[in-house]
Amino acid sequence: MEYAIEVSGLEKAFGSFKAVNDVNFSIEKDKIYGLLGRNGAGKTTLMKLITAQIFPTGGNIKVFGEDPYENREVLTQICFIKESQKYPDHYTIRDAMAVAKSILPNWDEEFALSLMDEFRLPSKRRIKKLSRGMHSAVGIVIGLASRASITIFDEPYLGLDAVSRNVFYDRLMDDYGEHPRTVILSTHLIDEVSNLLEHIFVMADGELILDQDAENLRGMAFTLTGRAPEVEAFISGKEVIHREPFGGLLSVTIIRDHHGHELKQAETIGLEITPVSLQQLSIYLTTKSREQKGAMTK
Ligand SMILES: Nc1ncnc2c1ncn2[C@@H]1O[C@H](COP(=O)(O)OP(=O)(O)OP(=O)(O)O)[C@@H](O)[C@H]1O
Repeated sequence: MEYAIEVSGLEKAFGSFKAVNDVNFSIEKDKIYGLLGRNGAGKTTLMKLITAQIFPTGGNIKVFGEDPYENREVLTQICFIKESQKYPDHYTIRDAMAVAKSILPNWDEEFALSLMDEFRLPSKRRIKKLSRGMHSAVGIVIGLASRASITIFDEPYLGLDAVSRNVFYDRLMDDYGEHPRTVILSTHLIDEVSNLLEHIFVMADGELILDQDAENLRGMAFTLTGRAPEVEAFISGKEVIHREPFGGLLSVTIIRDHHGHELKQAETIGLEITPVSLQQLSIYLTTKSREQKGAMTK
């Protein structure tokens, strides 16, 4: 299979600090990926590497099978919408759209105009005079109307209200249905986008700690609550990713086995079973990775 993006042994060090550390993954064409992780995990650095804005200090990147560096053919197929994108001071929204149109070969002007209308963007207004949310909406319109083969959104909705965020999700899904492409969405609003995502990456401290199909992930973990001694006995030998005692009770989150036998057993002994949201799962996995690293460096 020819992948949209393939990354192996990727590293970006700033001095002795590794912002991206030995990252390996493959991104399929025409799928929506979520890139999750806490502040400073290395998400933006990874996206800048993929889009050839910065050079790696180790490893390899292939975009559509080619080295993306100074590769015009490859780079015009990528649209990278950054958080807080800077525009020249005198730029109006219309200017930004015109530049996007001139460099992005799949640009759909009609779609851009209808999105501008939906986000209520006044085309003649200077971008520097826009509110924070409107500024984000400009990036979203460009990202969607680009129809780029690889579209990357890095925290695209700073300041955007819930209604506008929903417009973004709806338009993305409608348009993706008609024009499939590879989308990478880096976000902290995990549960809000969890239904959109087909594959999830989680980064922590520069490393990729999870690379999993969203469907598998949805049923991957569950939380059990019951009297502490019963829960302790139940989890013996199982992989626990989070535990929370309160009073005489204990709540634990565990990774299920392939057959889901634990669920039946837990039910039989009267433990309460609750599903784990993607947001919670990502937080637990990130925290666990930190704790394990801490333990290893002690
Ligand atoms: N040019 C640079 N020089 C030195 N350190 C850098 C540089 N760029 C990024 N870093 C560091 O690399 C780490 C990862 O930063 P990055 O911006 O990739 O994180 P992020 O996951 O995108 O975070 P956020 O969710 O807050 O946007 C941080 O510790 C950051 O300070």
